[in-house]
Amino acid sequence: MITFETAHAYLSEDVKSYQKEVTRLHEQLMNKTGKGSDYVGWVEWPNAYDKEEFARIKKAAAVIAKQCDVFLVCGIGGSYLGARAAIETINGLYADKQPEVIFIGNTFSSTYIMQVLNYIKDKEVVVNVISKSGTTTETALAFRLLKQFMEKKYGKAEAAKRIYATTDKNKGTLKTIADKEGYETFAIPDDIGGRFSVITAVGLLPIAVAGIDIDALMEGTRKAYQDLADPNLEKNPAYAYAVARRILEKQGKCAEMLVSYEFQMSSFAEWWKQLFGESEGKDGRGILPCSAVFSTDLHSLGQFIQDGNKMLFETLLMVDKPQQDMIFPEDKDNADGMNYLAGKSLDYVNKMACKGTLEAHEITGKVPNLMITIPELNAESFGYVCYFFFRAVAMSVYLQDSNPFDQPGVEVYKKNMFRLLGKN
Ligand SMILES: O=P(O)(O)OC[C@H]1O[C@](O)(CO)[C@@H](O)[C@@H]1O
Repeated sequence: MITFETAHAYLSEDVKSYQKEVTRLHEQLMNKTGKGSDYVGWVEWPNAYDKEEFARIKKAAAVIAKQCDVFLVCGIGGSYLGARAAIETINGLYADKQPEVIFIGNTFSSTYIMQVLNYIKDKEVVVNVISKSGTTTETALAFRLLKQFMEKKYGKAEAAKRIYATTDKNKGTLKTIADKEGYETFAIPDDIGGRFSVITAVGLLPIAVAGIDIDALMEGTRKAYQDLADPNLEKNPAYAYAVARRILEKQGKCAEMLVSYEFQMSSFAEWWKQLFGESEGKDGRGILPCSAVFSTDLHSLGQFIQDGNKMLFETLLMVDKPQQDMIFPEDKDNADGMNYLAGKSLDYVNKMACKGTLEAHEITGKVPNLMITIPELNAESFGYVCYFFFRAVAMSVYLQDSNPFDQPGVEVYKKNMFRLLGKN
């Protein structure tokens, strides 16, 4: 389903020369003997996921979709990025679907929080609070406000039927609140970290509420699991991509720009940034993940990429077949001089922009380009691509000899903030 190309990347080493090391690290991942192996539950999840809970997610989503105008997802980091990525990537940005999904609990911005509260005040609302730890401050702060809002609007008993909690199966503050208030709960498995949790209830409930076929999404993860079972670098594009990143790092590239030509993939890039940033940015190492949507950002970042500091490489995430397309019309006056495009499809123009940009960046600008291509954007390919990047990031970070599954650096800002806010 995915093709991966290095032909435009000026790699100074042969990807295949890493085979021995990749096979060894693959075995560590599969046998759970590598760094951070307490958190590799996502590896087998496409086959091993809890089918009873999956059925409960579908049932809840059907009820929620009828019950509300707005579905609020209250979470941060891995507890919202995957759901947002899926909904925008699969449904597009202006899908005429009910209910509307709004994300909160991902900021301390007073303006944003109050705008959301104001926006929902006369609407029918359901809340899904999501936190693996159950204590994340941005999420807990917003959830207290939402809980009070829901109880005032609906009364305690009805509010409890309209609040769903996705958290640790047995423990934590959120689990304690959910049990006390009688909310329906969904579990985040102990051995799956936040940034790998989009294929668990964390992502699946909001994704299903948005009308997306989660059976197809899980089928995509299963297909990726099968396709990526062999560590052979000639057959495994996720591992080949992981190796290519490390080779480019050796060539002095310290930033990777994930580039898409589809607006609806900008949230996917945000999800990808957390996956790679939190997994790899440690031990004083790692490649900075950043992103752009072209041709839009060619009119902002294009100058830097073409002529600026040669610190970065691009990874193009291409989609063969667009979800929608049309033929550009003829105009008899041709006052805008655009008739040279008449009869061509909009997607053809987009693809030619890509071809021209690749040539400009690669040949003239000497910016290496890796290319990942997927056939189309739908639930199945979304599941597939997520699993592809899970495998790729695990291999990339193992090749760097770091633990891909922890994020100790995130605690430092929290400690300082708590001190300043007087938390004991
Ligand atoms: O689901 P939680 O525990 O609220 O965490 C949210 C996010 O915060 C982090 O733990 C970083 O603080 C991420 O790794 C995680 O995805």
